[in-house]
Amino acid sequence: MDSFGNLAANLLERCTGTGKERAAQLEKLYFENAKKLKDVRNLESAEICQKADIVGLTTTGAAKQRALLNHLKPKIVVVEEAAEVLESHVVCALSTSCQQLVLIGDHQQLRPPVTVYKLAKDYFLDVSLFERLIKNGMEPCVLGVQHRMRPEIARLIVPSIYPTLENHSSVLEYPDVRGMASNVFFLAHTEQEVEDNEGKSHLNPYEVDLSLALARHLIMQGYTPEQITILTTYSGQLLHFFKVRRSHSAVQSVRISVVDNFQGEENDIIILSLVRSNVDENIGFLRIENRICVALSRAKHGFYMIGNMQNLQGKSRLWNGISRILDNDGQIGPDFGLRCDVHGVVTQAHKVTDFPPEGGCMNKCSSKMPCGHICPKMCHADDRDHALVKCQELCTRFCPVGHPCPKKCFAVCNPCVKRMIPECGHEVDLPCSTEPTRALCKKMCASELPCGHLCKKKCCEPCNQADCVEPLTTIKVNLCGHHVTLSCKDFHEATLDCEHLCKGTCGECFNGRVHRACDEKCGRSLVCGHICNVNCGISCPPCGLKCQYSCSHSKCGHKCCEPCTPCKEKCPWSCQHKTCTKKCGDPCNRSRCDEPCKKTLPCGHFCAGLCGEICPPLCRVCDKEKLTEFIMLGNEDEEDAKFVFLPDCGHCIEVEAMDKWMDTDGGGQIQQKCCPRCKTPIKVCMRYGDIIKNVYGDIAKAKMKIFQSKGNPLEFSNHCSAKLTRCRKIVRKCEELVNSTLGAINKNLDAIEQQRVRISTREYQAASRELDRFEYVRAYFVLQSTPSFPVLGASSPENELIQRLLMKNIRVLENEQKVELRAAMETLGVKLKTGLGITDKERREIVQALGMGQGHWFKCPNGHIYAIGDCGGASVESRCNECQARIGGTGHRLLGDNRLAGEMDGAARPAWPQ
Ligand SMILES: Nc1ncnc2c1ncn2[C@@H]1O[C@H](COP(=O)(O)OP(=O)(O)OP(=O)(O)O)[C@@H](O)[C@H]1O
Repeated sequence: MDSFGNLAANLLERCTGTGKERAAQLEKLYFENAKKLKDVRNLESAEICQKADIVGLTTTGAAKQRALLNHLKPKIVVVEEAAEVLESHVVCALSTSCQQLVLIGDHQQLRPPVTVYKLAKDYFLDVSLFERLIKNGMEPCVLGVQHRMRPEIARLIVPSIYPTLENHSSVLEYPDVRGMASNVFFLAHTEQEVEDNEGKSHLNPYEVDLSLALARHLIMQGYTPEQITILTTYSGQLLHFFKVRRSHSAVQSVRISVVDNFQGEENDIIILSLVRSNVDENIGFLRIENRICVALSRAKHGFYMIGNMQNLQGKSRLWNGISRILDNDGQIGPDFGLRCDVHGVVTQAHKVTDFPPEGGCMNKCSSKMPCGHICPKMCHADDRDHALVKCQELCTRFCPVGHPCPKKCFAVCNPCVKRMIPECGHEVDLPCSTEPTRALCKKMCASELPCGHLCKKKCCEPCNQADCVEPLTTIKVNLCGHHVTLSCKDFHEATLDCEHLCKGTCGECFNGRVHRACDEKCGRSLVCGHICNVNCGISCPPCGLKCQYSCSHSKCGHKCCEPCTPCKEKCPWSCQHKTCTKKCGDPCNRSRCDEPCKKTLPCGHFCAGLCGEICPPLCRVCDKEKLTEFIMLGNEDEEDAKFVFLPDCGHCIEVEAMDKWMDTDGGGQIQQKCCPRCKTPIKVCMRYGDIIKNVYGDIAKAKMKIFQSKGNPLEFSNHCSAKLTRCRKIVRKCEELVNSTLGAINKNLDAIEQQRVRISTREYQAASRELDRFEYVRAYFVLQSTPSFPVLGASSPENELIQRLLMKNIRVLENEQKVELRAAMETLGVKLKTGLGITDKERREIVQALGMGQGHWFKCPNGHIYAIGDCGGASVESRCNECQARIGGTGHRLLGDNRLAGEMDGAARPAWPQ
């Protein structure tokens, strides 16, 4: 075991030894290569620097770059701030090539920092080469004019530190510090310093708070944070500054530094916190004049010191002298003087709360702002033109049409304000200059439609019952003076004129006044005999089937609705007794021949037919039963009864009865003659050729009439439009009514625009009724527009009746209602203007509105005007609404004491002759 242990130890030693050896070799190699690399880099730097006229280095850098300096061989070496550089550092920067050494510095400012205090104190290691040369009698070149400080600041160090330093003219023109009563001030206090946490430095919280408050005050005067530097003499105070500053947003960018680090630098305004203040009157570093010199010579425009001058002047000759200078000029005291140019006052401040919050003074600003209001803020140093103030007063401006702006003064006057629309009561945003009309209201309407449902459209859209899509519910109408409740269903279950049920909704059918078109199949028999197969709602159009007319020569090839072309062949109606000499298509010029046919049938019996006609296929004897099974109460039972054969259906009809049947007048009705037995139209039968031709002639005329009838959409459209235009003018005010009526009529006009070739009689009638109603409304508006209406008409029973029967009646106007309306209007017209007494325009409008021809206007024995409708003939007696005198008459005879009122319509005689 021992031998194994020895072996292991031996091996380990050998291995370790080998490793150490190798490591040493590598280390040596590394250093050699590192040196080579350094040399190469130096060479590279030297190459670059060689091309430069001036090469700048720190003294530490120069000591490190000895090789570079040796390579560059600088002949002139300039050392800036040489009084603050250790002599050894300057020596390191020199090389054998140096021919001139220029030292720039101020030995009266801070000396080079020395880490070991004893070396500085006992061996003067902190004395720079610069200072030593001067102290040893070398004559320096001294700058005699300073360009930095205003004289008020310079006099703190001249002549006490620099006996002959003069001020350059440029520093005499520096502006006064804004917001301060003095450009230089020493705030003298006795607030005690405290030691920092580690007991190595000192801090004075009072000075920290006051310095930051002063810095903020100066920033509010418009200085940038970069123009202000806070200097302090202790690092403990510096750290406390940093700590407290965190809660002072305005001063975050203000530089805070210890004096020693600010040598060689300057700023427009310096705040100096001297820190030391204690009962022992120990002023520490503040005794060192070099440091005082640096601290007092950094400010250009304004210099503010905070410290315990009592302590300082007692322990320092220099501070004592400074105190006296300051005292002489009133620049030392317990408070900073903060000047307010706005109010011309100086606020004394020795604690944070003394500083005016807005940088001015403790008064209210009270300046007049550009808007004309008085600034309500505390006196503020910034924003003196009040460009950023948001004035909270009410705006005093007016819009172009004179509405006051309701916003606050600072807000941009918005041309839009909330406006109430009188018609609907909604409030909308509208420019003042825009008239608030309902057409601009985008809110939901919610007005009640005549059917009782609420309008579901936007307020700006016209209410139209035609758009009502409500399901069947109850509605209210004021139809007869009673307030009744009807179901919308009542309208929808209406039976149309065509006898089909209406399938429309409440809105679609305008409360039953204008039903939607019936979409059932028509099924009516047309004049031509064909069955109409189009929708029921459309009036029967001209028949499109093939014409059934034929003669012995040809069949008509036209459409049924088109007129037939008369046959030009010779009329074939001829027998041994009579002959027609006309053309086949013209009326015949011979009469019927009543002679029996002389032909003998194959059975041996005589033919039962007539001379010149087609022989009946049945024998009077052999087929008697069959021949006489259809009895028309003619001579069927007679032995010599003669029969007419009708080729269209094959029936044989006794001639005397048949003649009567054919000669019977249709009562003005145009219809084809047909077989009395089977109703088949008779198109071919020479005996009745004349009648057949005449009927076809009548049918052709009827076809033409259908083409030109009132069903002509274009004519109908023009008729409606003309009437509407006339009515619209006067009832424009009554939007709802106009829209409702227009809706009903436009429905028909729309149909026409959709290229409808026909409109039904019912549609025509409905639209005409609506136009009629509209005319009544127009007449009513004429009366309403008379000046005396509000006093004499509005509360009259006639007006009430018109309102009830016309304006509030959503149903079809019945004829009796029209009569009542006319009478009420006449009476009302008379009441409003006794005699005629109306303007000529009004007279014309009334006459036109009632739409009667000339000669319908009469007057009672006392001269009160009334009208008689229909034919104009008096058919009923009544009483004058004005004077109760008898008016009208009976049997188309006017009462003797009543007269024609030709002054109304210019009629010379009554419409119904008396
Ligand atoms: N000839 C000049 N003309 C105008 N301004 C000058 C001139 N010389 C110096 N100044 C201005 O004077 C101020 C002080 O100059 P500079 O910092 O060079 O002096 P300094 O002697 O280095 O000061 P310190 O050592 O006390 O910091 C600077 O604001 C500088 O711009």
